[in-house]
Amino acid sequence: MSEHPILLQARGLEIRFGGVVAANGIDLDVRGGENLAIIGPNGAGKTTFLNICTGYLRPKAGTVRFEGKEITAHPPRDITRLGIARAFQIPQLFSDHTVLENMLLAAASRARRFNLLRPLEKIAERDEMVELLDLVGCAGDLGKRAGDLPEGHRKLVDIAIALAMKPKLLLMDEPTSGVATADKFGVMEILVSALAKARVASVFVEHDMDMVQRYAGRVAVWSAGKIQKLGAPAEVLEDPEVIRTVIGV
Ligand SMILES: Nc1ncnc2c1ncn2[C@@H]1O[C@H](COP(=O)(O)OP(=O)(O)OP(=O)(O)O)[C@@H](O)[C@H]1O
Repeated sequence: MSEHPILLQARGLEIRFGGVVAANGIDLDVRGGENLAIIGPNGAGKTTFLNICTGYLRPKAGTVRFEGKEITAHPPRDITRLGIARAFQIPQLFSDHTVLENMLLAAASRARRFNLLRPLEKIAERDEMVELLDLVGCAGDLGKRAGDLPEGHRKLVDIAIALAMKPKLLLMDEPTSGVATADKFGVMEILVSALAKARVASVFVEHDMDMVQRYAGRVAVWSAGKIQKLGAPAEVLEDPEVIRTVIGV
């Protein structure tokens, strides 16, 4: 892993909301090719970290760099264009449009092309978008209304949309939340394999420790706005303090 260059570098991040300290000196490097899980109790500041990295929140102190370039509090759309994509707990799909239309809208957005007189079906990136749907195992869904898909497929289409932005790093908030327990591992398996094929690193917030054990290369434990522990899943998930504060809750 160490041969991969550092993609994201956070240093000394601090933010508070009234009396709540949601980031209290966060330092973290994310390298190309890795899948890093963030775990920690509710309110520890996990989502806040993702929001700072994607420009949705301006930290009171500290910096975020991406491939060496400072991006702290830059407009989210600029950060996306540099190569950081985001997927949310609730997939951001246009439910009344087909899956393919959702993909084509993403392609049009990437190209900053919003000509309403131009039929979506004629957009040149159609083949590329179908390939991305194939990558996440959803090519069979392309003609279906996004709102009619089961949650697991909605999540995967949302990931395909994020990949349409050609990111180098994907930040995800609980990628399989809302997916039926029986389908969670299957969805994550497809997701992780799609990211590896597309050479995209990931940071994902996760509450399911089995998922962390299986899919994370490293785990960062958040606690009251700080990183309490960082390391390989086998080491971190066995730590008595982590078991007490995170897993035991
Ligand atoms: N925009 C905001 N305005 C005010 N308070 C906020 C804001 N964003 C986060 N907070 C507060 O900061 C703290 C950290 O929130 P955050 O959502 O980052 O925690 P989390 O670790 O992601 O929790 P969870 O696991 O429940 O999603 C919480 O107390 C939350 O209420």
